[in-house]
Amino acid sequence: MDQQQTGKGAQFPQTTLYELESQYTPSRWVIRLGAQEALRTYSQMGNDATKKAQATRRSLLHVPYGDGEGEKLDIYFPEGVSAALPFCVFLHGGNWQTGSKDASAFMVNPLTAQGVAVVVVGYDIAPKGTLDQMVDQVTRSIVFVQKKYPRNEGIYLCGHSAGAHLAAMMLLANWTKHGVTPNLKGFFLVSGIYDLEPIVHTSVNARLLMTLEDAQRNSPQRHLEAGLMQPVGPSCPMLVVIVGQHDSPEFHRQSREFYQTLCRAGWKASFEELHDVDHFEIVWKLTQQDYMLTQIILKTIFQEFSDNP
Ligand SMILES: N[C@@H](CC(=O)c1ccccc1NC=O)C(=O)O
Repeated sequence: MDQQQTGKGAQFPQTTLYELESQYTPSRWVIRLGAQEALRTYSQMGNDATKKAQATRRSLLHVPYGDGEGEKLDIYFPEGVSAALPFCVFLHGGNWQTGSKDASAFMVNPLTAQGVAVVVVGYDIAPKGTLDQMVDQVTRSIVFVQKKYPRNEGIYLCGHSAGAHLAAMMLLANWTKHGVTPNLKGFFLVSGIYDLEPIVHTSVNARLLMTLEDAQRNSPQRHLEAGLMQPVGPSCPMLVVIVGQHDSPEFHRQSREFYQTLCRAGWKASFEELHDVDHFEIVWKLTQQDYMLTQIILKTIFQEFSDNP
């Protein structure tokens, strides 16, 4: 690609379209594997983790949360069944156009081992689904969990990459419209994208077909800056913004700016850069009990209990 500017010159003074494309292609920043091998390994790890979770944990699979073919979720339970559990809801990544709940059960074994139920949500990726539809589906999946488990001890949302974007959009959800306010206590936003405008100028948009207005409407960073996302009441959820050391500089910028804007807007937020992990390892290592991010998630969930007995 030539040295054409993107029209985002003020924000990316030196950035060419080629550089922007590279910044938003996480596989190019992986250090231990080639790009293709990283993507293959990532999806293999997802398949293996999901098979293991389904073989070893009690679960309800392909539970419909709506009428659409893709509106299904999987629920994995700890031993000793109780409806009064904390729930961790996972939203997979994949540029809003790849990935599936059927290869995303990374955190199931370590979390259920500690008494946390895990829900892995399916949503209609592009080109079938638009950004607006994905946001609506995720909203309804959370409403569904709250209605099915009204005695839950907290719903924690964890999203990776595009899934972190979808999770962050939940800060804008109009729950009243759905007749229930979910008991959202925490967000784990892992290697996410919060300002979608740059994406419009990359090949990612070939399938998403977002207009600039679509991108702006679906940018939590933009809404936060405009003062449209404000924490309400003392029970406002805790937000943990996490990025991998080997994520691209643009991914680092997106996470840091979102975290800083959250703090300025009065949210309870923290920021973690995870040492020596890339965009994919950051989530596939969630299969491990002693991994830093697994520990952050468990500590946040159980700290909540000790704060509010
Ligand atoms: N085509 C992208 C793939 C990608 O972005 C991705 C793949 C799996 C899980 C998350 C991803 N990124 C964000 O959603 C790449 O080559 O890096």
